[in-house]
Amino acid sequence: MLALDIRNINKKYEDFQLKDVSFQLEKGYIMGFIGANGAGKTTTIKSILNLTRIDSGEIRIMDKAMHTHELELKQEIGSAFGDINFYMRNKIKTLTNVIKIFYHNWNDETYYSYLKKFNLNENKKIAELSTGMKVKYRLALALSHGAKLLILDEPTSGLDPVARDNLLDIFQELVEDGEISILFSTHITSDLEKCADYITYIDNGRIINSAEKEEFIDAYRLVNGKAEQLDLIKNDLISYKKNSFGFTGLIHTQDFDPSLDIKSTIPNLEEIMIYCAKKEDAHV
Ligand SMILES: Nc1ncnc2c1ncn2[C@@H]1O[C@H](COP(=O)(O)OP(=O)(O)OP(=O)(O)O)[C@@H](O)[C@H]1O
Repeated sequence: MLALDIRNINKKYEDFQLKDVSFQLEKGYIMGFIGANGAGKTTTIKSILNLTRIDSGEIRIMDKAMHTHELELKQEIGSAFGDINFYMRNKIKTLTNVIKIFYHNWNDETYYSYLKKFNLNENKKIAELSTGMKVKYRLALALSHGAKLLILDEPTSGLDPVARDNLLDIFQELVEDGEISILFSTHITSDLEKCADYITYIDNGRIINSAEKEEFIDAYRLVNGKAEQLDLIKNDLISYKKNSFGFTGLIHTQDFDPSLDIKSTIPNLEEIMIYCAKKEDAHV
């Protein structure tokens, strides 16, 4: 079953547009959503959650259309955006008591088990929580109302490497039994190397690629050639940089001719993002 099925979302702001954004997330997996600043990640996530009105397109969550089943689906979605900047002077337990009223499937036992697991003290004030604690608190809330789909906007940003690693382990544990699916946006490509099953890459409002992680990476090769070889391959490169040895460039694997005497390696996600972003600035 698909946890998330996004088809041809279009959304126009004055200076920005989501263009035919489509991707699918299989139930029980983690999808990393990457793209440069301003590429459209948050707008896409807000569109999925109906926090912003789309111009056209279809959003299906767990086989139900969001526009006809929003209230029902919101019970099954756990989302987290930015900071918690309300109820700052109140204790965790006060905020929880307000939030839990909205959820039919709220389970106190599950909630307390997650507070314990995440080392959260319900008597702490929201203002006293570190960034990592806030993310964990949101996860505890989402999981206590039985959320089956977690949609998280940059949950690991602002976390130190240990806290990040810890959170990524939690993500992996959550999807282990195949019931929960996670979509999360990030700039930290090493997070995805560690825990994502699928990658969706958005650039300037368009999906460049959405695929299983290994397949996503395998679609590209990083090539290193001598200066005099550049003309042989230049037109096929997504972008390239000149350096003292010659050049390094990114190419679609299908466009690479192995008979050329040019060394090729498998890029990492960061290199894919950097060279794809350069496409727009012409060849640097
Ligand atoms: N409410 C709005 N009205 C007009 N333009 C908006 C609005 N919200 C976002 N935008 C524009 O849409 C574009 C995409 O923004 P968005 O926040 O989706 O990007 P992002 O990929 O999440 O970026 P970042 O990684 O910096 O968080 C930006 O140019 C932004 O200025």
